[in-house]
Amino acid sequence: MTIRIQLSRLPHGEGLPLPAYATAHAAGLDICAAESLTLAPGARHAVATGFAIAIPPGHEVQVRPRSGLALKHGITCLNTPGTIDADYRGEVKVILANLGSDPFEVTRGERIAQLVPAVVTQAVFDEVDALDDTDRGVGGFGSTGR
Ligand SMILES: O=c1ccn([C@H]2C[C@H](O)[C@@H](COP(=O)(O)OP(=O)(O)OP(=O)(O)O)O2)c(=O)[nH]1
Ligand SMILES: [Mg+2]
Repeated sequence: MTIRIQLSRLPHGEGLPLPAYATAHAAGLDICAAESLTLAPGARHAVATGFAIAIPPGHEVQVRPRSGLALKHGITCLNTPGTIDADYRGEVKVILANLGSDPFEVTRGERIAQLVPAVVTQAVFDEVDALDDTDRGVGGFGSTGR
């Protein structure tokens, strides 16, 4: 399934690659940093991407980490999966966090995360006096064993 998403480049995004799939059937479009910075161990930063998007209603875009950065450097998206709402028109930012033990250099133009578009189901909550019974009941958080 393919959807079309309008993208508006911001002045500081000039010259950067657009979000792009690295391979034919990739799930995520890689996105690049629009700024350079050093992330100290334990630090976080909302990294600019240099673009804003208009997602079709009924969809969202998830911002996910890249596994290579996570495995090799301890770099992740702190709020993963980040949520870009369909009605958001601000700059897409990537909240990178350095969970590694060394400072990490983010270089403008480097691929720092990936965007995964998804269909959204909205819900309306109906308050009731009691919920129906199930085998699980209130058990959770490991109640079925390890
Ligand atoms: O990784 C992210 C997560 C969010 N956003 C932008 C788009 C999203 O639509 C908006 C709000 O995100 P979210 O709902 O996760 O944050 P919030 O703390 O609830 O802020 P708000 O009160 O603005 O909804 O921030 C990003 O650019 N990158
Ligand atoms: Mg919100």
